Amino acid sequence: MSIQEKINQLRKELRQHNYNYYVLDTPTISDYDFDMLLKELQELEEKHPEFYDANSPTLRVGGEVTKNFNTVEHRYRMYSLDNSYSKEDLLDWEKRIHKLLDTDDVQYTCELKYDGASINITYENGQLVRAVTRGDGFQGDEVTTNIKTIKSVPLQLQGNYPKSFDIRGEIMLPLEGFQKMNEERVANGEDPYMNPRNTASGSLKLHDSAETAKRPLECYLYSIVTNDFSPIGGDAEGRGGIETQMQVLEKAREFGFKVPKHSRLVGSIDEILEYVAYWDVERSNLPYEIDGVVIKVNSLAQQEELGYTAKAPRWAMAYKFKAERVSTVLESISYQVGRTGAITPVANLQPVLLAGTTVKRASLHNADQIAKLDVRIGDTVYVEKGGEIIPKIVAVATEKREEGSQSTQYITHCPECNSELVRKEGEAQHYCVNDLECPPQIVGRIQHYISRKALDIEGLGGETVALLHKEGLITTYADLYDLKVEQIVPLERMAEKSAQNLVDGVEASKQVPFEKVLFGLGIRFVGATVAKKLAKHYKNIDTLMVATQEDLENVEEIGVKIAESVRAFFDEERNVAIINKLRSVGIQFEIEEKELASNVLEGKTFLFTGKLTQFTRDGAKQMVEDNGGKTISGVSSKLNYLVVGEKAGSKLKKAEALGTVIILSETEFLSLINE
Ligand SMILES: NC(=O)c1ccc[n+]([C@@H]2O[C@H](COP(=O)([O-])OP(=O)(O)OC[C@H]3O[C@@H](n4cnc5c(N)ncnc54)[C@H](O)[C@@H]3O)[C@@H](O)[C@H]2O)c1
Ligand SMILES: [Zn+2]
Repeated sequence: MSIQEKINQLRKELRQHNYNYYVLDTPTISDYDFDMLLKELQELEEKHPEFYDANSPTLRVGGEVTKNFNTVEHRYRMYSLDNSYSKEDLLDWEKRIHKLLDTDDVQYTCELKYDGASINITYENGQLVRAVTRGDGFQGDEVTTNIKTIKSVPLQLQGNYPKSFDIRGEIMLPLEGFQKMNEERVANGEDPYMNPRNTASGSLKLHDSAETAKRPLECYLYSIVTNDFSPIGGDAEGRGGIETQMQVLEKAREFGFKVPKHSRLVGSIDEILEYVAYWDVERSNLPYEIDGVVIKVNSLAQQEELGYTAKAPRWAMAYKFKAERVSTVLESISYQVGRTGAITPVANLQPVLLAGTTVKRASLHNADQIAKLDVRIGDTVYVEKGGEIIPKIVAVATEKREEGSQSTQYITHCPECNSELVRKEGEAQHYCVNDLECPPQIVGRIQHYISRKALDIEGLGGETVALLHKEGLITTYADLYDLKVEQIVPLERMAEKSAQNLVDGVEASKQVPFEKVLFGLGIRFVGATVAKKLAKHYKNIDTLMVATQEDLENVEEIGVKIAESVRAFFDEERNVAIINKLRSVGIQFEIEEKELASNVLEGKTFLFTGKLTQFTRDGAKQMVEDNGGKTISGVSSKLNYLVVGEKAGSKLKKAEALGTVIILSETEFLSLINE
């Protein structure tokens, strides 16, 4: 291949990865591998300037605008950051800066490099007017309504802010929220999201802001751009007394923005490396993901002097942590059976240290994943840890494979009960359908029933459930209510007191509200949120049990898949028998009216305008109050939400002009209170 062909091929490959990463939010290679490809291209282009192309991925910000939102031109261009992975890279950078500035007197800020999606937010007279994604750096997607749903983004500023400025930050999905979202998805029988960064980025591009509002997003700010920093009413010109990046961060905090307090002012490359080394370890204790640190020249005057290259500021540098990837040997594959009968293949690895913990197992997801990786027992595999709870195998070192190795044959029969596995059209997972006799399914259903979000039975844990089942004391969760202290005491690791606690815990579960009971029944695809929706809609189990497929599908957010699954569950006679038994012992099978109220709207003000079609004005007012909110009579800076029906007029115009009011459709309002 000629040099030119090589360059073209790299450009093409990198463009495809940019597209996968920024537009589809599903990268197919690791960031480190991407950066190495980019570096290879950069070096070739430097050596061969005759193949210069202004559109090369080395000279352009990687993102794009989409056709789904308003395209807005940035007032101030948005750049990427140059990358470094070593002390040498940093020393080179410092040398360049000293030369350009003609001085060695340079201080730096070190900041965390938040791993999310960049955003530019414009404020005029203290009010949020617009939020735009980075896009290609010149123009981006306008996602104002989505950004307004993020609680930590102020709609109205405090303090002495400049009249007009842009502030930049990163939209993040903290790990706890990410894991909760994934637990819910898995409980509902959906595939988990890949990692927090892509999920955060995807959340910004949702068309339904009520959906975005449900995601626990955060926004961390790191820079302000304006040509006039002087506060409103102040008389200082130009920078308004703000001379450094450190002061910018401090000011942003004063105006009401969320600016993490981990930044440091340093004077040398060694101090930078200390900061990097510290956070390379300490990052595992942060509630969100970072992928490196960002080093910036602290003086704004010096920044101005240094300026920008085609793609990045000369005054800043990212130092990226090495991808947390290690290689080890795949010793065996085991197959776990979940409570729904879903089979999950798990890789058993030669123990290896990764990101501070010893890893022995990794997820293999399903048969397709195994086939795609062509992973075989005895292979050397690469393991990575992202935002997921358990690490995953990302690649196989096929060059190290021994001759004569056999490709992996997926199991055909259940490892627990030996019945033949089934894989339905369009589903990724294999299932054991012998749910009546397959022990992990029986135990799994009871474990689900007693779990915290379901019946939350104190004094009873997962292992005890397995033991009670093994001893023949329980086969369904309804059997829990027959347990007697004297039956439990003789069991392993049980005593009078623990047995009594168990029976008391079971007794107390009779007070648990209907929606949690419904979740506890373990109907496939009915997670905690769906259970809540169904409970609110049908009010009691009897109406729900006779609801037709069609009727179920008409409930908001209930799709065909869920409706089918609910219908199938109640069509099963033994499930009806279990429910009747639960009913006879006094389990809650209807909602208490006062449970309807929540405080999700606490501190929020509402106004309804236009012709309402889904509820009456009085009904709407009642719903707001029942959920802790207030209705007010006019559009003003005090108004948080305007709910618009058909043919909305002047109030809508006024609210849009204000720019601080979140505008909701009737449906969006309903999903806000049903959250
Ligand atoms: N895996 C893939 O297929 C793939 C594809 C494209 C890009 N990528 C990754 O993305 C990188 C390029 O993306 P990029 O151009 O957004 O660069 P970048 O993410 O490396 O750095 C620039 C961005 O960092 C963010 N940032 C976070 N904290 C910051 C702080 N404290 N101060 C300033 N900025 C901060 C900003 O949003 C800024 O836009 C690549 O180096 C690669 O790692 C991966
Ligand atoms: Zn089985």
